[in-house]
Amino acid sequence: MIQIFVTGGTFDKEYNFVTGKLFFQDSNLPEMLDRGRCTLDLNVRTLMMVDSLELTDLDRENIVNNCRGVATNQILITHGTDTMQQTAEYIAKADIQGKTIVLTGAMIPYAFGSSSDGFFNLGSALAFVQSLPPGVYVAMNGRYFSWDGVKKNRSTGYFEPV
Ligand SMILES: NC(=O)C[C@H](N)C(=O)O
Repeated sequence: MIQIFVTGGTFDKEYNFVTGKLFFQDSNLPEMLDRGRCTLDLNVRTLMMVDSLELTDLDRENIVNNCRGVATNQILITHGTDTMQQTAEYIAKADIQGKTIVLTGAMIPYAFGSSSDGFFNLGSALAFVQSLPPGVYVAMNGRYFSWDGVKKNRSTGYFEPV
């Protein structure tokens, strides 16, 4: 079984066309999995719906506790891109043994339709979580990176090896 933990980020933001503002509602994960005709044995649980710039270490501890507590050894976390590397590092330093933990997200909300990278990133992260050995990884732009070998390039918006 694959456990998916939802934490928010642009991936799951909605657009209010009256105010022009982005906001959170329910996660798009169930609809995305359905649209992708996904037949994996999955459990989806929303831990929080926040922009990752607002995540605190208390939130990160909550994510760690959930990763530790769940019985499965394949965990996918949807997360904002701005502090994805920091959360990956926080989880890695918690030293959870024997689990493959993959964080992914999007630069453009899934709610924006075909311009969004969310659907693509989710699909590749699902493949990575089933095939990578235990460890903590970031999956973005069709690639995977070890938690300590990645940074978000803030000028281009792409994730790069360091
Ligand atoms: N693309 C994103 O997800 C950026 C957003 N500020 C976040 O980190 O939640």
